[in-house]
Amino acid sequence: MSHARNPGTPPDFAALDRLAVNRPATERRAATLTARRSLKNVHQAAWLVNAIRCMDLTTLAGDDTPDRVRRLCAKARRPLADHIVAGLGLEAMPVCGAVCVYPTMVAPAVRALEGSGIPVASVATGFPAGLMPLDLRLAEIRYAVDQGAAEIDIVITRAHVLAADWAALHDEIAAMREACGPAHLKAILATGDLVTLRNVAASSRVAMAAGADFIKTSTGKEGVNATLPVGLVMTRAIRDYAAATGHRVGFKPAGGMKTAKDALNWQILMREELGRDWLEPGLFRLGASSMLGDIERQLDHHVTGRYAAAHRHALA
Ligand SMILES: O=C[C@H](O)COP(=O)(O)O
Repeated sequence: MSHARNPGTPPDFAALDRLAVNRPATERRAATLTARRSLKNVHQAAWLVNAIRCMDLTTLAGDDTPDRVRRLCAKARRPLADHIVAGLGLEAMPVCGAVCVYPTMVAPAVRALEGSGIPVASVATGFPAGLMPLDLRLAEIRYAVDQGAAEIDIVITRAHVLAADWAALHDEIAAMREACGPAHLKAILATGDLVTLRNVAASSRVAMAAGADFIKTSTGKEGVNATLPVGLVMTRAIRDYAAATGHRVGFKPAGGMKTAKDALNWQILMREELGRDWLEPGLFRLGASSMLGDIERQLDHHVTGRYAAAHRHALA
């Protein structure tokens, strides 16, 4: 995954208010992108394995327990049945990109992933609403890092976006970036709360300028979470930022992605908008709690020619 960095000077906030996003054109592009391109057979299987490598396997539920987290971590270490690994001719078991949990579940996840090389990501800053005093949100970041989280998924204050208070948004994320220390920061924009694609475009730019290592669409708790049009806007902001600064920021769609088809569509978007280099865990993550089950089911079918019952591949 990319390194923490000094993001440089804040963006020209006034220019953000001049941003324009053509929603109909963006929606048309998103629709044709996945319709025109398809990944078949062996290529499809390879991209589904890649989706596993780039997955933040997630549990963010009020009834989470250490046992559930331990089972999820075991799945992140061995996401595919042995016969599927053998049938695909893989040299080794692919492992997930990270396991994403609440702060009090970081410690059991760290213990369960010991020796696997899989990092623990923790949500923080009052996830999912973020409506807590900043000092408490920063303290939560430090707590999660102290517990062993290597990645922090923060939520932004939507009110700053809705008020176009870009300086406040920038300074808040910059403070969170500092509180993360060596951990990497993914900035959740909660795009389903931001009303316009222009706000998504502006928030993306501010978050990257403030030092975010990744920008992430959603908490998974908004009414509307990861959508391809929003993904287009965010990946284009990432592309512009890389062109302007030479720095590559990662992208994480999250929330509502349930199927192997979703995993393929998001990778098609990444390949088309940012290129193959971005389809690596250091620059791309799929935030999902149940998508892995369908991916495994599709790979099982690819290898055996039969569909196993959906529950057989359901997560813990
Ligand atoms: O950050 C990850 C999301 O909360 C996962 O959302 P999901 O449960 O809809 O897959």
